[in-house]
This record gives sequence, C-alpha cells and structure tokens, in this order.
Amino acid sequence: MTNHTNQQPVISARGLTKHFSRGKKTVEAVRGLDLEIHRGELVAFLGPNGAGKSTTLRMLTTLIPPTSGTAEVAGHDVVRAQGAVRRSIGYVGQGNAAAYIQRGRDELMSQARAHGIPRAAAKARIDELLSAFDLQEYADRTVQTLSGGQRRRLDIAIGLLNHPEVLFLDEPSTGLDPQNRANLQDQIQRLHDDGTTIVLTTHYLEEADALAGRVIVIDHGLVIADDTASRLKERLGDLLLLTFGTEGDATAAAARAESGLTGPTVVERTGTQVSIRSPRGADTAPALAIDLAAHGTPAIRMEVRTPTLDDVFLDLTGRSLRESAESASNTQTEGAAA
Ligand SMILES: Nc1ncnc2c1ncn2[C@@H]1O[C@H](COP(=O)(O)OP(=O)(O)OP(=O)(O)O)[C@@H](O)[C@H]1O
Repeated sequence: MTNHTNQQPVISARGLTKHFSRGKKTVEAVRGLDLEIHRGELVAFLGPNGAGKSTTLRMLTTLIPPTSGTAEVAGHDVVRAQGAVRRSIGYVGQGNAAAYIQRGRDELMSQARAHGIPRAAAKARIDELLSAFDLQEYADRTVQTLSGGQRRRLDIAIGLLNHPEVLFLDEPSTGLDPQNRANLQDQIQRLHDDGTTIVLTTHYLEEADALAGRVIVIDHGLVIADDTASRLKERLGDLLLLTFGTEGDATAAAARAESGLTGPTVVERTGTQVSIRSPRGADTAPALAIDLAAHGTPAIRMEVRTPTLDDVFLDLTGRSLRESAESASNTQTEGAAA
C-alpha cells in the first residue's frame, strides 16, 4: 500500500454512527466507524445486505446526518459544510440518476447547469465524458431506451460532471450482466488510473477483489477488516485438504504436519481427512506430501485451495458472505412482503 503518512486524508471519519428508528425499535445501522482514505485510493466497502455500507456512504455524501461522530470529506465537515462537500464530490446512488424520458445528452446538460457550469464549458465536459464512457452513439437516445450497462455508465458520467475530488459509487454494477459488469469495472479502473479517488460499495466478492486496492469489510455496522485483498487472503493462509487410507494414517499425518509446518497453522482431522490452514500452504504442499510419504503415512489425495475474500469473511464472522447476503435479502423481501 502507498505510504500516506505525510498526506492529509481526503476522507476521514471518527466514531461515525447512524441509528434509525423503526417503530419502537432502533436499528444501529453504523456503529462507530473510524476511517481514513487518501487521495487516489480505490476503496471497496464489502459486506452483506444490511451491513451499513449505503448508510455510511449516505453520511459521507451529506445525504443523511450522522447520529453521532464526525466525518470530513475533501477537507470539509459533512454536517457543518454540506455545500462544500457536495461541490467536491460525485455521488452515484443505487437508483438511476437520469430521467427516463430525457435524451442522455440533455440530461447531462441539465445536471451540469444545476452544478452552475456555464453552457459552453458544460458542452465540452459532456463531450469528454460521452467519449470516456463510450456513450457518443447513444447520447441522443432517450434514457429509457438504453441498456442497463449504458444507463449505469451515464449515471457515472453525471457523477463526474463537476470534476469531483472523490467519486462515491453505491453498488455500481448490481443488476448488470457479467459482460456489462466487466465493462463498467474497466471504466472505473480507468478513472482510478487517472487519479480519481473512488469509494464504492459492493457485495460482489469478485468485484472487490479485482478492482479495489483496499477492501473494507463491514458487517453489522462495524469495520471488521481493512487491507488489500491480497493481504487479507494471505493472512488467512491456504487450505490443504488431505485424504489418507486409514484414520491411523490421518492422525499420524496431522500430528506431523502440526509440528513440522511453520507459521500460524491450524490442523484438523475428521475421519480420514486432514485439513491444514497455513500461510504459504500452497508452496509447502509438495514438500509436505513427500515428507508424509517418507514417514509411512502417504496422502492418497491432496487438494490445495487458495483463499477467497469469502473465506476471509467466514473466518472473521463464522458466516459466509454469500449466504449472509442471500439470507439478508430474503429477510428484506419477506419484510417488504409483510
Ligand atoms: N431510512 C431507514 N430507516 C430505517 N432503517 C434503515 C434505513 N436505511 C437503512 N436502514 C437499515 O440500516 C441497516 C443498514 O442498511 P444499509 O442500506 O446501510 O446496508 P447496506 O450494507 O448498504 O445493504 P445493501 O447491500 O442491501 O445496500 C439495515 O438494517 C437497513 O434496513
């Protein structure tokens, strides 16, 4: 990660908290979040539905006030200097920003004028953004005739009209097919390469993994991990699954692995299977296999699994991120249907 010790963060938050009242109940959506994000970073808030990602983004973009705690974006307090924050940022929410019956180009012009950009400068900026997002040939069609991916690119173009210092994207690729998602991720990557600070929320593990230099995992309104995706996975270690001919062999091999492997290694045996979680486990697997065979307990099968971000989440919370996301969205659907 870049060394930011001499730089002021472009986003900082201390004890950021948001409670909502729902009937007699209080929902603690965000519970005391501390955060520092530096210029040029691409950060993904990753977590299941209802974790508090959107609420955090909505506080940082001045859309809702925190219950307690403070946050500054681009040097301005999100409560005391809302106007200054809004002028410094672009925000693309979960819904589409563009009116359906407008032509894309007209929608961009209306929004540019709303930012106070003079007409000639707005026209130049719009041409630049249409070209950057491959939207020239669709710009004169009404928004309702655009595909989901084209509409999402238009939303991001709208978010960039005012040359924001920080771009916030709330689930930019939700609802897009894999091809459009990949295309949008390319565009986001290009913006990042050009130096824009980007904060996005996602519950797609692959998106956070592929795109973000830094992943902030949020669960139940709390930050539970904050690092590069590769370091989060590295720290967890690789998983080796070994199968032996007999339980006796498995027991002996488990003991040998436990004493022989270096680093924070977790060895478990179930029947004839031994699972080993170990840093750089994939690298040590061949030597381990040779060693076990040489000591009369050869493995008859060995599988090496390098960790995913879901494994990291599972390790931290005891739940799978995919299952949490599915069960939370089922609960929300049931709630909505009730
Ligand atoms: N306006 C509101 N009134 C009451 N509760 C709310 C409100 N907005 C959010 N919540 C609740 O706060 C919690 C956090 O919601 P939030 O939308 O921030 O989660 P999220 O991580 O962004 O989820 P998703 O991935 O589904 O967008 C949830 O329990 C949600 O139901």
